[in-house]
Amino acid sequence: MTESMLTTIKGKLVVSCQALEQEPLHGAQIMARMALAAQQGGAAAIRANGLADVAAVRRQVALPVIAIIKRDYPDSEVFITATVREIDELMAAQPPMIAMDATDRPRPGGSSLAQQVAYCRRHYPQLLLMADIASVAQAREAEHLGFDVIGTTLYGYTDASRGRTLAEHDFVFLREVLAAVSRPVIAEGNVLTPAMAARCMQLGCHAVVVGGAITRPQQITARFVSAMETGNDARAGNED
Ligand SMILES: CC(=O)N[C@H](C=O)[C@@H](O)[C@H](O)[C@H](O)COP(=O)(O)O
Repeated sequence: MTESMLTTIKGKLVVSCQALEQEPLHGAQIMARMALAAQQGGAAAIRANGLADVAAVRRQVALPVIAIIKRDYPDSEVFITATVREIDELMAAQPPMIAMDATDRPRPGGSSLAQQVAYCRRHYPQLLLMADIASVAQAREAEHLGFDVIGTTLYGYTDASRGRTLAEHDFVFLREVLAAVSRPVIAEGNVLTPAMAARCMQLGCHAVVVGGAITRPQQITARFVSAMETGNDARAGNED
């Protein structure tokens, strides 16, 4: 038996290699190269979006992958692995872990998160499930539904959390989630600096996922430009 992915990533950095269609680095081969760079830098796993990217990353690097499919539906705001259709699609690449929106927002076609988890357990019993949440209540519910790991991915991206960022008030939201659940917690979303990632680990996270600060050069460039114009790096809280 190979080591569980949860053990592999414990205490480690996961790099999210994502570029949507409208982004300059869009393309499975480019994301696979990004994953190779992350591997060379010491990342323990990759998070990737879409079957083409997940498959290309899996061919390129030996690292385990957290797979998602971002897809918009007309009747729902949920867009990260919103239905079992995306689960079935991703399983063609056999990722060890799939992440899905685990907020309490209505899902496409009136389906429920509980149904989606039950479907995964029935059809893919080896698959690890990551809950992308945006509130402490959602973290508790995800634990109750049997998710293997809980991520703060959607904090700041739902109506109720819009405008919040993970690092504010010394990661108060992250600390609340850590106190509320006993499953492993992954810090994800707006972890912008090595110092922030280190703080997440110090607070008791299982792992940290960093995306844009490593793999979206347009975001990195904008931060430099903004800091030079204003005299400070507002997003990073000037801590480094
Ligand atoms: C909200 C949403 O769509 N998050 C997505 C989830 O997969 C990605 O776009 C993020 O890059 C990822 O969560 C990592 O976060 P950051 O790029 O801030 O380090």
